[in-house]
Amino acid sequence: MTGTPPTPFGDRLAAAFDAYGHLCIGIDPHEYLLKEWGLPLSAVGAHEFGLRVIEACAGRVGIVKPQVAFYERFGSIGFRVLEDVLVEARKAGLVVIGDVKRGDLGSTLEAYAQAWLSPGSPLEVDAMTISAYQGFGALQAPLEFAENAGKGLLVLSATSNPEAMAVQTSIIQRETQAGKTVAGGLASRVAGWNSEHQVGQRLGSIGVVLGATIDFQDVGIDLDELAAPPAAPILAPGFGYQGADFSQVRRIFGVAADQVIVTASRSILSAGTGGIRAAIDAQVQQVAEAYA
Ligand SMILES: O=C(O)c1cc(=O)[nH]c(=O)n1[C@@H]1O[C@H](COP(=O)(O)O)[C@@H](O)[C@H]1O
Repeated sequence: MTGTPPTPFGDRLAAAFDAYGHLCIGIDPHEYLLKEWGLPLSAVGAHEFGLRVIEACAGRVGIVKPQVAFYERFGSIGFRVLEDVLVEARKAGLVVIGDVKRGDLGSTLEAYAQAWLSPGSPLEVDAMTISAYQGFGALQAPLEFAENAGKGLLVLSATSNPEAMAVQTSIIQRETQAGKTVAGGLASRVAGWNSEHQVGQRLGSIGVVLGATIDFQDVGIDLDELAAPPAAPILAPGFGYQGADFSQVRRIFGVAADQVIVTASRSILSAGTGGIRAAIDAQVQQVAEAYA
């Protein structure tokens, strides 16, 4: 890559936090939501849904997280409309986190990174969620790709769904993370990557996904390590619909609260097409009070 290096994802995220606070709105066109919004259960409905959410978010929040599964289910036409939703979101100045949750071995993950993180790609986003079930080492190629492109990766660590607990709290037997939980080992590797590659930055460009419903001590996550500069962005679902209380974000994340992307989908989207603006405003306010 030649010319001016791209602004790193961590810097763009920090700017969004400063301008709009920590709230991120998920774009999840569930079937029942399309129905409630008076939209058809089709790619056309999901397209219109996405555009309406973006319009409501613009100028109110800094970050959105489209859940691509709700577009992918319509096949090629779903991807076509998703491309448009992503373009509109980025045009509106929103930081876009593609919730794609891809996982594979290194060379295949690199192709996923090319799809979602290449500047100019039809599916370009600012950061993507990624799974390291095939080992953190399998992320090497997408990590390097993201760094060169000024993009972010958010690595699943301790997810919000209760059934993940058995795997994510398993103890690692080998390598440098031996003795840590799977969730804790992954979080440490993320912190290590940022401290090696993102020296001097407030926020690193590689982050973790930590459900706000989780007891971090219980699952072996070291929040101090994640908060050490450059702090790893923490994508935190689990607020609202899944039960975590937005006003408790500081208590839940403690020393790492300032790097948390507080993301919510159904609890906001269920306000409907007429109520979403007010729902976003109310949630922005509540999250801001929690950070005050
Ligand atoms: O990566 C995610 O965003 C994610 C991780 C996780 O641990 N739990 C989780 O719920 N999510 C996603 O976050 C969104 C949560 O939606 P609500 O529960 O409706 O706020 C969905 O799109 C999930 O796929």
